Amino acid sequence: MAALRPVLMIIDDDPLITDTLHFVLSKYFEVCVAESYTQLKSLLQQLDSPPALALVDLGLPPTPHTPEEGFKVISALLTHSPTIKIHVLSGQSDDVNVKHALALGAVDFIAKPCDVEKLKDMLLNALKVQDVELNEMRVEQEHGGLLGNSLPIQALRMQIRQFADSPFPVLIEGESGSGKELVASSFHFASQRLLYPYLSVNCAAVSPLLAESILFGHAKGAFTGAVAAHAGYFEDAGDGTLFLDEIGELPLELQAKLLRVLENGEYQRIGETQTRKSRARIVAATNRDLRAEVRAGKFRSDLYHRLSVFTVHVPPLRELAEDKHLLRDHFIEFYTKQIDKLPFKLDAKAEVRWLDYDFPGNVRELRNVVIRLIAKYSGKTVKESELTAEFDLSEQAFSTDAFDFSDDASMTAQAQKHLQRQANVSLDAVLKSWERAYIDAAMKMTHGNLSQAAKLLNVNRTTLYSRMNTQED
Ligand SMILES: Nc1ncnc2c1ncn2[C@@H]1O[C@H](COP(=O)(O)OP(=O)(O)OP(=O)(O)O)[C@@H](O)[C@H]1O
Repeated sequence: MAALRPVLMIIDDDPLITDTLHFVLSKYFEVCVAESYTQLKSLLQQLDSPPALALVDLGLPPTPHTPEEGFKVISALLTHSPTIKIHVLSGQSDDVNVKHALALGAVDFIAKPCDVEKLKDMLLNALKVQDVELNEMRVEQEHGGLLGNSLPIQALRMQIRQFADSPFPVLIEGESGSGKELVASSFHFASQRLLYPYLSVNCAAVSPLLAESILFGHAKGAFTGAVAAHAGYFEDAGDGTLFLDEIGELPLELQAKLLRVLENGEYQRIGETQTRKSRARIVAATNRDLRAEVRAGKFRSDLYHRLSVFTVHVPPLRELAEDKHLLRDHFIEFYTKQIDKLPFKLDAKAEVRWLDYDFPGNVRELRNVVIRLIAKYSGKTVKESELTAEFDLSEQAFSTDAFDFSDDASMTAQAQKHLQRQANVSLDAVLKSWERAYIDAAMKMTHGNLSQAAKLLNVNRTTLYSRMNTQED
């Protein structure tokens, strides 16, 4: 993918300027010229590697006397190549334009007419700065990204390195808070695509009505409210990475469209007949058991097979015992600096407790516990009871993983553990929370169908209904 010389885009409609700059600067850069925003858009699609630098004139056709087209060019360049260094080269050098161009993300403004030698030096300098920044990004990703020395995390890092440059999709599985999003971005930053955009969509958070337009875009007038044409995430991701979080939540109709993109790269904006091609790498994540979703008819099996060419599993924190200390120290250092507080320490018993706790909410929970402890015990030593007060013990005592139903003796042992760990246990509250968990699970599994849920729980419909009402009291 890498070109021999860095690519410099010049976007200017004055041939005298573009010819002169091309002549002088092509010794140092691979120079590509566009006269307008439209030409730039098609040129960007043909490039083999993302442009490193750009010189942008603000007054461009069809409205050369206002800066609007130039502003559009700046935004388009940054969407395509987030690390690009843009210099504005324009006769429209009044203060308002300069400020707006810089606010959009340009690094500097050079008024016309300019000294070409000086311009060349500025560009070479910007290139050096960009190099330093890219190196920093790589180092940060390597050391600050996915933390952990445990064997499962080392294996995960190795898988990321192995699969990073493959064009095939990746499916990331793991519990909530275990670091799936971090793994997804690690795939991007470990790959050749790191100069291109990394975009992330949470399929659970987008309204099913808007999801198609958000992912694939729409034409002007495609539906009520579509006042302008709009590019979707697939288009904006270009040659970068598109992370589809909570993929199990994608509506079935859209699953068919996603399958088509994964099979041949093709998709259409809503309201358009023209077929577009996606070049983005797809990384998807789920905390559901997608195979079970396939069996339940809620996830297409052909899509599952396409997505799971490479599947990586992010381990839950309870399996990474030794990393619990390392992660705690990392978050203490990070957040004490952020909020200008002193770190806390754990006394010996609290240290043991820290290691013993399962962190059902995984690294996210650990991070939140650290934030709370810094707020409460900055510069102090935390005792075991103070630490335990921050833990979610009801979750731990009753998480299905922790609870062994196989015989009475292990249930008694679990109950004993619960009673030892938590003061003021109420039998009524325990039974009620179990009942609620079973009712919620049955309603979820039957998509809210009361009769089917009652069957699953072996009670009659009216009993289930009245128990649900008592739960709400
Ligand atoms: N190994 C790790 N090293 C450093 N930070 C981590 C690690 N794992 C997770 N984190 C941090 O924990 C938090 C939660 O991680 P993330 O959002 O990636 O989890 P997730 O699995 O995507 O969760 P969800 O399924 O709820 O979306 C983030 O702040 C993330 O940076």
